[in-house]
Amino acid sequence: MTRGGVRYNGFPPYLADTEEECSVSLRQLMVNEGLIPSSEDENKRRIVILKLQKIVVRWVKSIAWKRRLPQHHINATNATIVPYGSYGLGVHGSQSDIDALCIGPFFATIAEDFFIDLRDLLKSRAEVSEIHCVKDAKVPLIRFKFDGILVDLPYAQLRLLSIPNNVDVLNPFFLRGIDETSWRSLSGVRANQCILQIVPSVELFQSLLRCVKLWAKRRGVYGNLNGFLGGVHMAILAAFVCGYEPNATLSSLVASFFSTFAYWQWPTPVVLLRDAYAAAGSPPGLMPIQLPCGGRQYCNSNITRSTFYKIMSEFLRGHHLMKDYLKPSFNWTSLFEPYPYATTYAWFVKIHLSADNQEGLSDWVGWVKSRFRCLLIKIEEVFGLCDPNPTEYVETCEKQPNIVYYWGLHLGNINVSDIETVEMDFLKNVNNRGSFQGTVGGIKLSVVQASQLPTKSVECDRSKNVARTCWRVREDKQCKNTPVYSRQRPGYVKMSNRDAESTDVKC
Ligand SMILES: Nc1ncnc2c1ncn2[C@@H]1O[C@H](COP(=O)(O)OP(=O)(O)OP(=O)(O)O)[C@@H](O)[C@H]1O
Ligand SMILES: [Mg+2]
Ligand SMILES: [Mg+2]
Repeated sequence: MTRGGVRYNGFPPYLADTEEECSVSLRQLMVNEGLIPSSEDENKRRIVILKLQKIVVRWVKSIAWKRRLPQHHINATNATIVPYGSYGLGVHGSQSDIDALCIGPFFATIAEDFFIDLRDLLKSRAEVSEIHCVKDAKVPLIRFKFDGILVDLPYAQLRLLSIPNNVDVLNPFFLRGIDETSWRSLSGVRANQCILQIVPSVELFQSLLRCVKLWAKRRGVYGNLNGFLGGVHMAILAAFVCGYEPNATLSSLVASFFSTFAYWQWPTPVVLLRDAYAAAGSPPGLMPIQLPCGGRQYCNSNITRSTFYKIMSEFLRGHHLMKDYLKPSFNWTSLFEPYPYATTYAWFVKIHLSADNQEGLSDWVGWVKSRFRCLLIKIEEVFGLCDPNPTEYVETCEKQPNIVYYWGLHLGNINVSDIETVEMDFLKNVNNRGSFQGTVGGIKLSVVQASQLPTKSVECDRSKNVARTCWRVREDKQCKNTPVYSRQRPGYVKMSNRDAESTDVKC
């Protein structure tokens, strides 16, 4: 498309061709990286949503019957399922969870009807496994696997008898008189809808978001619980850039993403909807990002001094690489190169979590991870800046199910025994706070050298239970380099199953 010899995207013709070639090669990389889900995967997800929709309608009618509502009310009542998160934005990968909000009528309560009756109904289904109620999060939810796909199901209750299947959650009529938890649970859906309305091209926004999420995962700056950026933060940052470049190409948007945030004057908040923002006290955190859903809500963030530093360094790195993106020598793979932990840091804090069985481990790790911000702050006090690599490892030579993390320390000279104070403080924090319902597992902290890191693909993907064989490299001398069979899938890092929890962790 040209206009007066100049491409509509504002590049002169000779550069516009390069620009387009560059975008094409980036799209090819996205395909090669498996970022675009297959049609089977899409179909499977659609079926999950349809089945959940049927389940919640059945559930809500049974509650209406239990409450002895008149028959015509039982007939008329309805609940609905609204997908949001990365699936709702159309940027999910094959490993992503499905975030789906259940919206129910005035008589179906969260405490009893949702967390007891709906949970029991879900549990009775053959497709459902690993079901847990996460009641103490800011956005309480039921988490389970449906046909092997992880589902996060929060609940919002509207003051209506029947929730239309296509309920407009931006319409104030539906939101009047709702409780605080329902309001918070709805904010993710509303944020998604605002984003999709704001961006000039949904397709370009989706492609940009897929790219920057891949970048963030590769460079170790993805994951809210580890103090980095979560899916929602990335979505708002990507939408912000798209809003300012209505005629851009994909590669120029990636370049803008990095140039914008490499020099962003934090803590100036990133705000998508200008009107919604009015100075009402200072925005929270080191990198405030406002949720585009009204009410001046901000994304929950666990960013600390350390993770702020790492995210900013990575924005700058991305910006420096992208300065050359129109040069023939430019190659996208350098932008997505995995972060070289082993050669960057000399010392690592090793966090070893264990439990008696896999299910107990999943609960235990989720609980401990919700306290990671406190651990990170303690480590910063004792050892200075730290890089909490979100990669999960497994020590296969141990009998007990376990998950291990290695967090890089910036200082070259450290007192190894200082880790004991950190461990003591963290244990107090983990044991004393909140209401962990599961069985308490083990936590061991130690300091190790880079040479003691696992060397190959021994990362753990807890989202998959697919039994596949792979090499694992054991750490201790006895089993060094002994190949063993494992149930874990090798490959690139899958973030925590718990990342969606909007638990506000205060230290
Ligand atoms: N820290 C947070 N602050 C505010 N809302 C959040 C936060 N974390 C999650 N949410 C809400 O929950 C939704 C789902 O979160 P989730 O962690 O599953 O991320 P996602 O965007 O779906 O990415 P992923 O593909 O990694 O699952 C987000 O889109 C957002 O609406
Ligand atoms: Mg998600
Ligand atoms: Mg989620």
